[in-house]
Amino acid sequence: MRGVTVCAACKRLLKTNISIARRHCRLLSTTSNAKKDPIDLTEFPPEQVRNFGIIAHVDHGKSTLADRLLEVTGAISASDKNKQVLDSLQVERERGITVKAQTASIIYRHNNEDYLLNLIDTPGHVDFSYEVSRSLSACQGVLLIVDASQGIQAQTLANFYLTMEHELEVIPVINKIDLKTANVEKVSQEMHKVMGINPDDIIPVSAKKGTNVTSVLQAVVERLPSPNHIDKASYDSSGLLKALLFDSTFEKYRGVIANVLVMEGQLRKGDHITSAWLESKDNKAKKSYEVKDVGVLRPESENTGVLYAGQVGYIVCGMRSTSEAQIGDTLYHPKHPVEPVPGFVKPKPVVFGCMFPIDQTDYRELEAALNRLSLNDRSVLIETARSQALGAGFRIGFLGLLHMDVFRQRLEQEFNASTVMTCPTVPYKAMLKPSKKKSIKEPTEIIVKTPSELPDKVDVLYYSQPMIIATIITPLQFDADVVNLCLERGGTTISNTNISDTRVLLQFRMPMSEVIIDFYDRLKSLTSGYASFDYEEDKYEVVNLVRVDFRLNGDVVSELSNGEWSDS
Ligand SMILES: Nc1nc2c(ncn2[C@@H]2O[C@H](COP(=O)(O)OP(=O)(O)OP(=O)(O)O)[C@@H](O)[C@H]2O)c(=O)[nH]1
Repeated sequence: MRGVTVCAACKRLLKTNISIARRHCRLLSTTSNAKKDPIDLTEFPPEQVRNFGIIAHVDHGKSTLADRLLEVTGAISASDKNKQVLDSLQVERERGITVKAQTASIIYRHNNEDYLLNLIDTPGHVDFSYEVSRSLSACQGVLLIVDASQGIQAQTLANFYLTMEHELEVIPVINKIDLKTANVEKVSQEMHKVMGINPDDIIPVSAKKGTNVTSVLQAVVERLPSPNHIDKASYDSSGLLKALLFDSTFEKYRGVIANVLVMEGQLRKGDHITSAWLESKDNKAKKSYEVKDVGVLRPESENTGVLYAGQVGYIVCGMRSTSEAQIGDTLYHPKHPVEPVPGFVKPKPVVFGCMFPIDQTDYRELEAALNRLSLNDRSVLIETARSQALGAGFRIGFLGLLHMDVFRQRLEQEFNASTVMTCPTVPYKAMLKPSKKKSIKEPTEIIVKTPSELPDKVDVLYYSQPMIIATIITPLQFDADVVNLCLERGGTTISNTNISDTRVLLQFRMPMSEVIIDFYDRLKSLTSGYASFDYEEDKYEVVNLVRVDFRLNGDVVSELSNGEWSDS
């Protein structure tokens, strides 16, 4: 109890009943910003645990609310320095956005009982929705946050659909009620109309001022199910170990730090573990790892030596590469295999770019940096590539343009790697004609990701291009301009629905190639920044002419599938 404020009664109690004194004075310590008491995880059986995510559209206040929840429960002190503490990457601080989901365990006392709450702060931008989806697999519920003056936005809806997919309990929260432009009543009505949320369930808060933050914590305990109330596993600590690896980060000296949810059994320091994926890969090798460190994130890592069923924490076990730490993998004791949990579907890249080292002698260094960074960002797809002008490099698939930009910035900032990046392109498909000369017996489809992969035009039956379903929410006065923009870019209307008397939700089917370059900028400038945009992939569609952009002597030019070139 060093460093913790202890009341006189508890000083006496400490001699006889340490546990009660600890519980009482943990509460005192939370309000006095004192050093945190070490956590005793035996006090938290599954019914005393709540695992939840915080989801919202960009900038609606997830990280600020996470700060307040951490403060109120004493995980961090209330200080101006403690702003968006879970956004720890340099790129996140510079851009003011979350790109990587972060976990924090907090203890909250409710009706004289302590609860272990594991919160996961998630990114809001569509390019990082894989982070959200993966994190939600470790949760039983979410706080769905909507800005009190902006109302529902495109990613609010996308995130809400994710909660339905994962069958999660939702606590709706309207944030920023301190703003002069806040209109809680109107936003509640929108949430009711579009998502079927009962306005009585909504908690109005100001994360900035701390208003109603304790109501949020109470709702987490009272309204969200504990892990063992969900039918996906038994969450019995006396069962065989079964843990879900749902995320990872990489540190130079510790190697992979894996974020895990223990679904059954216990995970202890010194345990030997293996995984369903490792076993399936090479049945004979039976590779196993010794758990060297295990604990919880509060939000900094705290070694507890053990995690019990229902709890979320981290382990370090000497894994060093992406091929070892597979996201979505099931961990267990080698002598006691268990039925694996269904893995995650790998995200499909929608934008490709080629990356080359500025100096070819740095190729191996760049390769190592890419391997390490992909342990922190599991959504990229990396293949080797070669260019006549730039030499050996890599073709990388991203989940969007912002993702591509952030990934390159992280390579520079975290790994000191300077690179040349080509223009982003989308993956086209080409159906090749049967050809005796080329030993192609029947029409064969190939994927074209870069100009160098464009087949000879005489060999191609047809090309097809990736399409998306775009969802746009905009103020009514910009409706016509937005519709025109989408039509200009080859879109066809799917729906046009008023979500209130001032805002409209539009859906279009559009070619992805028309969206990746400057569509979002145009949309923002046409609507004075008020429109929000989200998209999901749709089926490919046959197209007459394929245009692949690339750089030639510093200029952006396009190679067309009919063999012509043009300035873009
Ligand atoms: N007035 C007011 N501003 C708030 C409140 N909550 C957050 N903000 C501000 O809104 C901006 C965005 O807040 P964040 O917490 O970074 O939002 P976020 O949802 O985590 O953002 P992303 O991670 O980029 O999606 C910041 O400037 C905050 O200071 C609030 O209750 N009232």
